[in-house]
Amino acid sequence: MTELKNCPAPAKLNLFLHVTGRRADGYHLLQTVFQLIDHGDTLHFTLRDDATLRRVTDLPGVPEESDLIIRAARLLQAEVLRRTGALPHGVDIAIDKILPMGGGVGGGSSDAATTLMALNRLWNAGLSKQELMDLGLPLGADIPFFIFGETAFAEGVGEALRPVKTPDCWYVVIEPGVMVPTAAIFGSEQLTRDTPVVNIADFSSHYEQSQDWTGFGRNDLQQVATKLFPPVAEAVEWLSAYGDARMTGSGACVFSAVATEADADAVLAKVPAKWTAWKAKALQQHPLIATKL
Ligand SMILES: C[C@](O)(CO)[C@H](O)COP(=O)(O)OP(=O)(O)OC[C@H]1O[C@@H](n2ccc(N)nc2=O)[C@H](O)[C@@H]1O
Ligand SMILES: Nc1ncnc2c1ncn2[C@@H]1O[C@H](COP(=O)(O)OP(=O)(O)OP(=O)(O)O)[C@@H](O)[C@H]1O
Repeated sequence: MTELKNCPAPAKLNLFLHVTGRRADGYHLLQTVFQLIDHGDTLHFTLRDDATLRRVTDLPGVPEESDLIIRAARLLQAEVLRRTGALPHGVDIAIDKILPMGGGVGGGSSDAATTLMALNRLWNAGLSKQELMDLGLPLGADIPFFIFGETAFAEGVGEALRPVKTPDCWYVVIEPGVMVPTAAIFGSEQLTRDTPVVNIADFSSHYEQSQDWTGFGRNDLQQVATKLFPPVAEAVEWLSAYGDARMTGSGACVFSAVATEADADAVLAKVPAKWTAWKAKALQQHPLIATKL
């Protein structure tokens, strides 16, 4: 095999996100549900004759050297060298980028996770899923989840994962047009860090019992993000007219659950032209799993 084309890197939504504490190293303890959705970037990998790792698509605002795709590829390349004593083939990596950066939908993390999974296969590197998750964690807190590959209840800094069943619904997602820096939200003095710990059963029974699409819990980062970034507040307010609207991750994207694709289309038709908005279906599994990567 010399190439892997059309590898999906799906987005995630945080159905709720509670900050329950802070570790000594400054990272925050979270409880969240990562919902996979069928909207994302697409990556293409082609082996080269030399050992160079190249991103062959320009991504405005993200120099090649700092791209999580290249950084993930380098990490795996070094691991292969350590294990086998030989450098694997270089790779040209192309990306069809549709996910907003700093959007809270995990675009960069998902690109990196897809890169680790695809190159593990292309290079016949033989790392286990857990080894790939451990390799990815230092690059981004959400990377282990995308490699885990199932909609999940997460704890710790997002790396302690358990599969969880979530509603088989659709989502309307609004991009408020601002980039929210994750570190600024977590660093805010106004952030509450003492939400009581919940059980996975509390989450599951909420959806078994609820008749509407009201979400479980809340996003603790939302209050800080909406104060710092008024366009996020505006999007939450607008979408609230159509359901329980909330922010995903550290923002900026705002979403609301609806029952059917037709319901999603009806809301999308009314979204003010100043915002980009899209629909997505809830997924239980990462689409790469179906291709046995
Ligand atoms: C909040 C979430 O969006 C939930 O999905 C993610 O956990 C954030 O993941 P991410 O964007 O990949 O963020 P990272 O690159 O890992 O971290 C960016 C910065 O956010 C802060 N950070 C992040 C995750 C975490 N559990 N506690 C933190 O305090 C740290 O200051 C860190 O330096
Ligand atoms: N391949 C990439 N795609 C997107 N962003 C990248 C990539 N590589 C590096 N980055 C950098 O990472 C930052 C965060 O990007 P990302 O799209 O993961 O944010 P996010 O959706 O807010 O993620 P999260 O939900 O994990 O906070 C971007 O601002 C960008 O500078």
